[in-house]
Amino acid sequence: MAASPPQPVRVAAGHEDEPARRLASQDWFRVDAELDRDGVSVLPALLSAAECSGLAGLYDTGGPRTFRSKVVMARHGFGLGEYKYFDYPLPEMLSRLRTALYGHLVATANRWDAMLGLEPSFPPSHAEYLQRCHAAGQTRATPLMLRYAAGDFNCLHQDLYGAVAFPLQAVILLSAPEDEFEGGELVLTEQRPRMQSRPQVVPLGQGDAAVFAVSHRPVKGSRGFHRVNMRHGVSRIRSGTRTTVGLIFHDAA
Ligand SMILES: O=C(O)CCC(=O)C(=O)O
Ligand SMILES: [Fe+2]
Repeated sequence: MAASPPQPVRVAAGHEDEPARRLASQDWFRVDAELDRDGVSVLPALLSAAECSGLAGLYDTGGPRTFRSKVVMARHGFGLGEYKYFDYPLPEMLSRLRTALYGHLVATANRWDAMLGLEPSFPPSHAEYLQRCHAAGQTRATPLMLRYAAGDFNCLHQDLYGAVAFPLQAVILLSAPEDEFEGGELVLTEQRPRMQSRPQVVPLGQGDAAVFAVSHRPVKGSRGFHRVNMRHGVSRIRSGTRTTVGLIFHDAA
């Protein structure tokens, strides 16, 4: 069969900006406080069920102009399941969400650097931040779509793609838990110096996003703030199919 031509993303055509508007109406006071306390926060109902299924459909229908590569996780020891990296230009809705989300998270990124005794240096706009990635030779798109079937899982990891790294990332659950899959929970671990690691399970509904630390975050101890290492992964999918979109703000080398 001939490969079908790349299709435009039919997610509520003309409403690509709706998710960015929903972002603006999140409780950012709560989100910022939870990020400081736990290194993770949930943004409820960022995408509608129709937007979720529209986007998830891209996994099968998107051609080489949508995705730049596919990774079969077992081949790299990353777990079981697969994912595809989007190529630039990103689907309009994801591009707008990524840009808008950066704008909401940059204050936390700069605050975290200040807590760790670093000079806060993240620019206010994502466009400027991408220029910084490009100057460091990081030019490839990192947003991705992940697809897990029953039995699949994602080993604990950190999404670093070069020296330039934004400290927060987001994952959006496109599938409906219980209806479309069981199991498959987003899990975070926090590796505290000279202590046992702390696990967190992040409950997500369809269309919810989790924002969390990419690799480390500041934690207040008895002698000021120190850096704790964070990793994320996904527990085994017990039944059904689970699809997510990952939004990472740095480009890849
Ligand atoms: O599927 C998930 O919930 C996690 C995906 C992930 O590792 C990522 O977006 O970086
Ligand atoms: Fe990841």
